[in-house]
Amino acid sequence: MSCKTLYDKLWESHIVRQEADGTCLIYIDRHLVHEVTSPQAFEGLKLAGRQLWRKSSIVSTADHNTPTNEWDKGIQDPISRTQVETLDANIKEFGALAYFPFKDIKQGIVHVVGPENGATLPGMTVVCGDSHTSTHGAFAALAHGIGTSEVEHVMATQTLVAKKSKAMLVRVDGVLGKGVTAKDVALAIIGKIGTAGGTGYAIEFGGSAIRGLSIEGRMTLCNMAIEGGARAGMVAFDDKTAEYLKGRDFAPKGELWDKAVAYWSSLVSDEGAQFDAVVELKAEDIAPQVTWGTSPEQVLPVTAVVPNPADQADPVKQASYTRALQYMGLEANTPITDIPVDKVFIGSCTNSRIEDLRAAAGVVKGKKKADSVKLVLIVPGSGLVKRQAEEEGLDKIFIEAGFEWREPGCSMCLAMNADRLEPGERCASTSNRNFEGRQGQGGRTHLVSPEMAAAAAIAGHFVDIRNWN
Ligand SMILES: CC(C)[C@H](C(=O)O)[C@@H](O)C(=O)O
Ligand code: SF4
Repeated sequence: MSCKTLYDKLWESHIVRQEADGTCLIYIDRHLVHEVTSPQAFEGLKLAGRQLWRKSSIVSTADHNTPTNEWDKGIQDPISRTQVETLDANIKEFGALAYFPFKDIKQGIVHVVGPENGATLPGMTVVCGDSHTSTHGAFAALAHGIGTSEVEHVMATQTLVAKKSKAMLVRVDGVLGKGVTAKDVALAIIGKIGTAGGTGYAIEFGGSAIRGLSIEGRMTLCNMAIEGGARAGMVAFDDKTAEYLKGRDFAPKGELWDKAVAYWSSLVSDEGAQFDAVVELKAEDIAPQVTWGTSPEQVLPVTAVVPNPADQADPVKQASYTRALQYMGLEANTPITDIPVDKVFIGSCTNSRIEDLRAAAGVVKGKKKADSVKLVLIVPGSGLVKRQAEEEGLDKIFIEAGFEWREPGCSMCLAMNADRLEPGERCASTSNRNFEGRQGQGGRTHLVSPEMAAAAAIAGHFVDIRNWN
């Protein structure tokens, strides 16, 4: 019997048809739908007079365009309001397994909502018209983003036309140091392989440090697989996966649960399975990370200084470093810990789960926001995360520190709602993208972990969280 990778197993169990050139028709188990990439797809169905092939595959919520405060005022921006209302109308017309509309207690970022309701399960193929669908790979699922025309294709046929990617193993062995999180692992990996390093691959994250991560941490890691250029990220099934899922709304129950766990236990790469590429990192070598530029690969340990473009031998890299420093308003050789921040954002599908909020609150407890920091937004990933945090009193810790405790949504991760940076403002952000203008035109984003963001809010500049007390 040949040895298979987890990716082989997930892929092969979903092939409906395979062409001679390797192109496959893949069966899709779970289709997550948000307001941004679904309107044209629903429109296409309407024009063709089609129904959803399997409406019980659809789990939907509004996230990108929903405001995070003053919910009683509804959605002020007319374009955002139309998008959200269009999703309401489409779900009403076509149906879904579950829909969590604006203001529902279960509303939130689709990549937080799916797992927390047990709608993402091991062995599934999971798609969404959203690049960060890779998040769901944390459950030993094959999960990735698709384009709007593919959204319509999946709605109409429950299948996707796709070619298998190559398989990459990113192995992180050892024990992460104090203050070093899954976010730092993700950034360190991207720093090593680059934003194109994973192009053409599906990445499996393995090794003892990955096994040691919580499910939330694994989601953070898989979430950023796409920023490393990969099609998907995934982590093998283990006891933690089962423990996280047990009892969740859409997870199997009773006898079905036992059967499911028996099958899920096979969702690991066989010993001796061959990968097309292997990348290795040592957990002990990873320090808290901070991006200094306008791409997630432009990242350094917090102990470093801002790089000097003149030190780059490659002229293309030199030019991109120069441009990044100019946009970011940074001088070469500035210690990262000397960089002041204007705003702090703790949220997004990368870092807005309960564990992230607990970690941030642990740093903040009893302390106050620096006067120089204009705004600190704490945005839970879903209504359920918000409620849980409030039950634990985390909201009070943040409010007492002078932070703003908001309603769930994508918020300042991208400038599609009212939360955004003004030109020139610098932000410590727990999100996943630091492109020019990502958080608002002219805004400057530094990607960090929740702990590092919280500490920057208190200190007014980046600090090495390992020295925090
Ligand atoms: C709006 C959506 C299509 C987009 C994505 O695909 O990722 C967004 O979620 C993002 O993070 O940039
Ligand atoms: S939180 Fe950010 S990265 Fe995640 S889906 Fe929303 S906009 Fe995209």
